[in-house]
Amino acid sequence: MIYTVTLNPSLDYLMELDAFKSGQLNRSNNENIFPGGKGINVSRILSQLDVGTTSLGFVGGFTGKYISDFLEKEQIITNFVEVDGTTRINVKIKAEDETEINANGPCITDHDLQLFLKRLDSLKAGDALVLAGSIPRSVSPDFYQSIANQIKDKDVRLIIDAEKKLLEPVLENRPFLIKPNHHELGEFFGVKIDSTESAIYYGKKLLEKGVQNLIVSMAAKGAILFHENQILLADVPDGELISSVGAGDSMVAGFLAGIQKGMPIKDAFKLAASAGSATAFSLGLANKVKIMELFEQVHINDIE
Ligand SMILES: Nc1ncnc2c1ncn2[C@@H]1O[C@H](COP(=O)(O)OP(=O)(O)O)[C@@H](O)[C@H]1O
Ligand SMILES: O=P(O)(O)OC[C@H]1O[C@](O)(COP(=O)(O)O)[C@@H](O)[C@@H]1O
Repeated sequence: MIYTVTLNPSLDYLMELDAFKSGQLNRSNNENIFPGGKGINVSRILSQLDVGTTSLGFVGGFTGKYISDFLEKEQIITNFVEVDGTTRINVKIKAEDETEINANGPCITDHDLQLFLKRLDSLKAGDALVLAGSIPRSVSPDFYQSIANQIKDKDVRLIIDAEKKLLEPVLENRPFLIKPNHHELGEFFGVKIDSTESAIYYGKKLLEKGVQNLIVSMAAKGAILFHENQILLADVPDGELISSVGAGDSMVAGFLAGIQKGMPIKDAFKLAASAGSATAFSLGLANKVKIMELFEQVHINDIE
């Protein structure tokens, strides 16, 4: 079973505008609402790809209920801790470019955290645990490390998709996969990454810290996989960008689905890239048909 953890889920409110003008009244042409948060998105794509998943984390209020109901309708097992506050709403504006406003989220108490940690007792050898996204401000930044330490003797694969201050303390647990985008990889080393060459250079440095598989995603420029001594580059198929929200999460899910299905590493990476682009070319997350259509079009090239 693949468990995903979303400590700070969201309702993503997507608004489409012709042009976004700061400091003025803007009116949108179209709006859509989707459940969001990185772990939840990973669960939803895994489910599209017929891989069983359980979604863990905290939900609260009417927004939290909307998310739980939505996931259950998609046959995703949910085991959220219900909190007193209201799950956040993140605003995603698509105009000339994409602007995101991610909210803070509700306060999580120590009692909520204890209830959550108890739910990890059901993990067993062979399972995978995805820790993805920001953590609520009321929770200590080393909470991902506490989770990793709690499962460290269980032979559970650990996957982390989070910013440096959450990711770094967990690297000593030798995660199975991490997936920074090129901006996040740059932030990790205090540099700006604007070419595939520099992404490869700094990717190698990050890999040395003990990661088993590293995917550096580069939005419309594709992605790089670092696996053992191999470095592979995925391109991006032709298509119209609708919204890239969730593209990175889809990539993580595609890779895990490929591994779970026993695919060779190159094909698992191809499924990852297909899922990422399929979501970028969809309103909301991609469906299986779109992902498999792009699987025929993505090319994977050996770099090393
Ligand atoms: N504009 C786009 N066109 C085609 N594919 C895209 C686009 N944006 C993202 N993707 C695909 O999704 C993957 C993840 O996107 P990226 O934006 O890098 O991640 P994140 O959402 O984590 O920032 C990319 O590596 C690429 O395969
Ligand atoms: O937890 P964070 O870092 O605030 O991110 C939450 C946001 O990220 C998303 O999960 C999308 O992530 P990606 O675009 O990186 O795949 C949204 O659904 C959500 O609004």
